[in-house]
Amino acid sequence: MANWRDEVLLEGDFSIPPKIRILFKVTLTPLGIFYSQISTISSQYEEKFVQISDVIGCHCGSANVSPTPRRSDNTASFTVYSYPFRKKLFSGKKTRHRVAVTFETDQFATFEENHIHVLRWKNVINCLSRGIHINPGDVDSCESSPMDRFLILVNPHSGPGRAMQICKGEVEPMLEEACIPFKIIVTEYAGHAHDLIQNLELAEWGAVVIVSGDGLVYEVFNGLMKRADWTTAIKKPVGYIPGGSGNALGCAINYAAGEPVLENPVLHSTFVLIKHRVVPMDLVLVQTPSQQLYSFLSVTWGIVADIDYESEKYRNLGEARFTVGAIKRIVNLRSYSGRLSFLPVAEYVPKSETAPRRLTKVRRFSLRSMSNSLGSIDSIDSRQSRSSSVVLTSARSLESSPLSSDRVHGVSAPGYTNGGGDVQLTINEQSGSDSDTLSSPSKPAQKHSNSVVGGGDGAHWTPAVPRDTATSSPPAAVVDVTSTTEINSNFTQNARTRHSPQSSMHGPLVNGTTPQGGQQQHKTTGQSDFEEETFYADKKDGHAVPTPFLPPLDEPVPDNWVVIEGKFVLACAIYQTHLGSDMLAAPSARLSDGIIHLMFVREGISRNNLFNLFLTFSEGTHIDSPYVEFVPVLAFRLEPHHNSGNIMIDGERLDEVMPVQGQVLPGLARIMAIQ
Ligand SMILES: Nc1ncnc2c1ncn2[C@@H]1O[C@H](COP(=O)(O)OP(=O)(O)OP(=O)(O)O)[C@@H](O)[C@H]1O
Repeated sequence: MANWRDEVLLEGDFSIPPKIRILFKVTLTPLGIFYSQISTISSQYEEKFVQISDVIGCHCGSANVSPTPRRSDNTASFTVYSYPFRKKLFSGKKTRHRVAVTFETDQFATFEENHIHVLRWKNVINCLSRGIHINPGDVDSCESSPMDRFLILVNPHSGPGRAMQICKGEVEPMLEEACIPFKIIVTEYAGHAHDLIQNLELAEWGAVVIVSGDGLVYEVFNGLMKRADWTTAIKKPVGYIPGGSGNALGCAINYAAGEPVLENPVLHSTFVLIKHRVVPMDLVLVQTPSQQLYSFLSVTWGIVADIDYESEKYRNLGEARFTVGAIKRIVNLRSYSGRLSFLPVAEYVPKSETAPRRLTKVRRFSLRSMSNSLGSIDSIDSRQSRSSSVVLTSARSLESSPLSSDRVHGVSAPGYTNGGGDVQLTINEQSGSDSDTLSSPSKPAQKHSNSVVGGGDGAHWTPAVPRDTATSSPPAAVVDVTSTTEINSNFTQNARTRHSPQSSMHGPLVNGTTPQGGQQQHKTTGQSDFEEETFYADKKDGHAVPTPFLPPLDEPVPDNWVVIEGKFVLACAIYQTHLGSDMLAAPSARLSDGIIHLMFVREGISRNNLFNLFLTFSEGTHIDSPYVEFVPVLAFRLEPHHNSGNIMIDGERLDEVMPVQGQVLPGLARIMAIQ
C-alpha cells in the first residue's frame, strides 16, 4: 500500500491493459502512483509504484486511439511515461529505461464522463512531474499549462554524423511524451547557429536546445554574448543533447545530475532536459591578441590540445578518436615551453611543497546586474568613465582553517586539496542567483605573490613588457588587505574610513578604483585566521563585459598573480567536470562554482607515467598524481614561447599558437540541468 503519511491526491479503480478484466486500486500521491490488484480472494498482491521523479509526462487516450483491447466503447485512459533506473543484467550498471503504463476506466456511463475523470489524473500527474507541488485541495483546479517551445539546433555533420538520427529517433519521441512543443533547425554551415542566435527573437522560445558536439554550444553562447541585450539574452536556458564526438558539456550535465555519463548518454541527457531546472553556469571570457570570446568548457595547450586537434581525422570513430590520438601523442611525447600566470583563489601552494600551510585568504568574484546592485554601486559607477565597475569586499572570517565541506542553500561540495599541504578549498554554490560565490581558505597572505617559479628555457616569445617591469607593476582588481595603501591615491572618500574601530563582523567599507578603471570596496573585520575578498562587477546591456582581472595582453600581470615559467607537457584551464566522456578532468568543478580549474603537468614525466596518468583521467584520480598540479583560479594567462603545437578553446583550434588569457564570469549563462 501507499505510504499513508503521503498526501493522497487521487484514488480510483482502473484496469491496466492487456489485463482488461482485472481491476487495480490506484493511488496518486506527490511521491508517485501506487497500484495493486484488487483481490477477490484473501491473497495479497504486490504493490507497484511509478515514482514521480522518473515520470516525464502523461497523456490521455482519445476515444479512437485508446489501447486495445478496451473494456468497452466508453473506456477512457491515461498513459504515464516514466524512465526509472534498472540494473543491466551482466554489467550491473544502472541505466534508465522506458516504462509506459496505461490506466483505463469505464466506470461512468459515457466516454465523455470517463474522459473528464482521466483528464484530472493527467493534469495532476503532469504538474507533479514538472515539480509543481499540489495539495489535495488543488486537485480539481490544477491544470498543466503548455510548455514554452524549444528551438532545437542540430548539426548534421557533428561527430559521426548521427545528430539528426539521434534527434528524430531518440529525442523527439521523449519530448512528445513530455508534451513539449519544439521546432528543429538543421544548421547549414559552420557559424550558422552563431548567426541565427544573434538575430533570434528570443522571447518566442522557452529554450535553445543543441543536438551536436561542443562546437555548436560554443557558437550559441558566443552568439548570445554578441547581442546588444546580452545580459538578458545570456539568461535564455540552453539545453544540450550529445551528438558530436566530444560532448563534454553533456557529460558534465549528466554527471552533475547524478545520471550515467557513459551509458546511453542521449537518453539520460534527454531525461535531464525534460526534468530540468534552469541552473546558472560559468562562462570564461577569453582574450587573444586579436579577439575576445566566451568559452564554456576549457582552454587547452600541450598534449590534451594536440590529441583533440590531431584526432579530428578519426572523428567517425566517435569518442574513441581521443584514445587513438592519446596513444599516438604519448609515443611521440612533446613538451612546450612557456609562461603560465594565474590569479589563485587561495594562495598557491606548489605540489612539491608537502608541509601543511595555514590558510588566510580567499578570493571570490561575483557578477551582478545593475538592477540587483547595491545603491552605493550606482554612485560609484557614476564616477566612472568606463562601462564596467568592480567592487571588492574583503571580510575577515572568524572561523579558523582548514575548513571542511560547507553547505549553502542545501548544496554541499567536496573539499579541494590545494598543493601538497592539508589545505582545503570549499566551493559554495548559489543556484539561481546572478552571483555565484566560492570560498577557500589559503596560506598566509603574501604582499607580493607575483613569483616566477621555475627557470627560463631560451624563450622565443617576447612579451611586450619585460618580466622585471612586470613584477613591479601595481595590483589590478585584487588588493591584499595588507597592501591597500599602495592604491590609496585612487581611493574615494570612503577609503579613509577603513581604519575606523570595528565592532561587528562587517567593518567599514573602503572603496577604490583599480588601475583598470574598475572600483573596489573593501570591508575588514576583527580578529581572524583568514580573510575573504569578494570582487563585484556589474553587467549592463549595451556595455562591454567587465574584465576587472585582465590587464591588456601586452602588459604584465599584476603583482598578486603567480607566474610559472618553464616547460609543460600540458596546461588546461577547465570549468566543467568533463573534457570528454572518459575524461573526468576537474572532478570538483561545479556548473557555477565561479572557478577556473587550472591543471598543468610540467616536463619530466615519463611516457609510462603519462600513459598511466591518462588511464586515471576517466575516474578523475589524476588529480592525486604527483605530476599534476591543480589550482583553482579566477583568471589565467598562457604565453607559449614557441609557435608550435595547438591551443584549443572549447575544442576549437586557435589559428596559431599565441598568448591567451581568461577570466571567469560566474554563473553568467543558464543551462538546463539538475543539481
Ligand atoms: N551544417 C554544417 N556544416 C558544416 N559545419 C558545421 C555545420 N553546422 C555546424 N558546423 C560546425 O561543425 C563544427 C563541429 O561541430 P560539433 O562540435 O558539433 O561536432 P564535433 O566536432 O564532432 O563534436 P565535438 O566538438 O564534441 O568533438 C562546429 O565548429 C560547427 O561550427
